[in-house]
Amino acid sequence: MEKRLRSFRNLDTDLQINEEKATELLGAQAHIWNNIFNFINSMSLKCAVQLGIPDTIHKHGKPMTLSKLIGALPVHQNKAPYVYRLMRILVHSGFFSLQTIGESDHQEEEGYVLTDASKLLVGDNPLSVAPFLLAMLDPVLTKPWDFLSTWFQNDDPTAFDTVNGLPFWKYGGQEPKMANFFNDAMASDARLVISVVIENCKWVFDELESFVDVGGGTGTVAKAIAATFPKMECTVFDLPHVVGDLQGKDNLKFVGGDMFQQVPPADAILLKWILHDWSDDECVKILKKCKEAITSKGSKKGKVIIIDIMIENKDEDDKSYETQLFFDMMMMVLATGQERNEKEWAKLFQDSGFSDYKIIPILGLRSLIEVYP
Ligand SMILES: C[S@@+](CC[C@H](N)C(=O)[O-])C[C@H]1O[C@@H](n2cnc3c(N)ncnc32)[C@H](O)[C@@H]1O
Ligand SMILES: O=c1cc(-c2ccc(O)cc2)oc2c(O)c(O)ccc12
Repeated sequence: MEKRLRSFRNLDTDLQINEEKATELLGAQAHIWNNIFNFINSMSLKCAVQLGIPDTIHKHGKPMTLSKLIGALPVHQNKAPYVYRLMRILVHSGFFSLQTIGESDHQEEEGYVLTDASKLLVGDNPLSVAPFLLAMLDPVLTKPWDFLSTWFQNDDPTAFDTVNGLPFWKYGGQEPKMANFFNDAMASDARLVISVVIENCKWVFDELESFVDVGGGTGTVAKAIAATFPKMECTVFDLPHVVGDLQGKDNLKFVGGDMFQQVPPADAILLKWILHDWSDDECVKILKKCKEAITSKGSKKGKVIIIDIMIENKDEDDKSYETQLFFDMMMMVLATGQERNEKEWAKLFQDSGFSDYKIIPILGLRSLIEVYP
């Protein structure tokens, strides 16, 4: 005890905290606090979506006062006073804003309105990101984060494996609830992405007679392509437990299989949010199977279309770079993958025997990359 006291005393005599040092120390402490509690932004947003706040304000159709919002939410009467504080942090993080409505009892009255971000969290919005948010913040996908340091000290492929004792896809094959919310999450993103692609670079799919969406999930992208190009033979290729119960129609069909074994032949193969799930070696295996598939018919117009993050250089907008790093960490925790910069992508294409590629930066944090045999 005496030794510990001495060491504390030593610490004491060393602590000449002048004003400059205090500012430095308190600033560093604030930085640590901000990073400790950043999860509160995610969980506050999840709470708002679960309570239906974006939908409620959207349905109100005009700026919604706090009292009207409280009255419309499934909130226990004793919790009504807390809604203001939840809305306050969500206004701060840019999900709602306050608009002056007018005067009431000689007081300026304000109402909550949606921002561009929360408009994408309204359930009725066909481009809603809410399913993706609820999936990514489900305990099944957040619990592995608590085991990241444990994973660094063991030989498990991912922290997800450390927690569950089996890989993500096998878990999804055994837990339909998780598989369903994950597939819904992917479908919600697919609706947004394919809307942008068809609107802004429909030419990517011109002159193709056949197309396979490898790892295409429940077919959201392929359905949109099949409808836009009714003469094109469209195939969704995914694991049997994902596509097993799905019925194709007209120029769309579903095929179950393993992309590491074989990929159905076609003029073009789409890999949306696939390669970032996998290690370099696994990516080369997938890309080689895709190269076989697009050249097997002797077609000269064969190509692989990749939709994935291309990590920008650090000088780019810092928030975008941070979000790309969030995805990279997620791929470390849940999958065996990673996000890649252009140099890393180019090496994958070279190692898989492709001759050239073209980057089409039309998807914000992600790019569309055409790769040629
Ligand atoms: C991250 S999701 C992307 C889904 C879809 N491409 C999208 O972007 O919405 C990855 C997909 O790959 C599928 N997948 C995983 N392993 C596979 C394999 N060995 N063969 C075929 N598909 C696989 C999963 O079932 C899942 O649908
Ligand atoms: O939440 C996920 C999980 C994956 C995932 C997990 C395990 C694997 O072996 C492969 C993929 O992939 C995701 C993904 O690609 C994405 O864009 C969002 C979420 C997830």
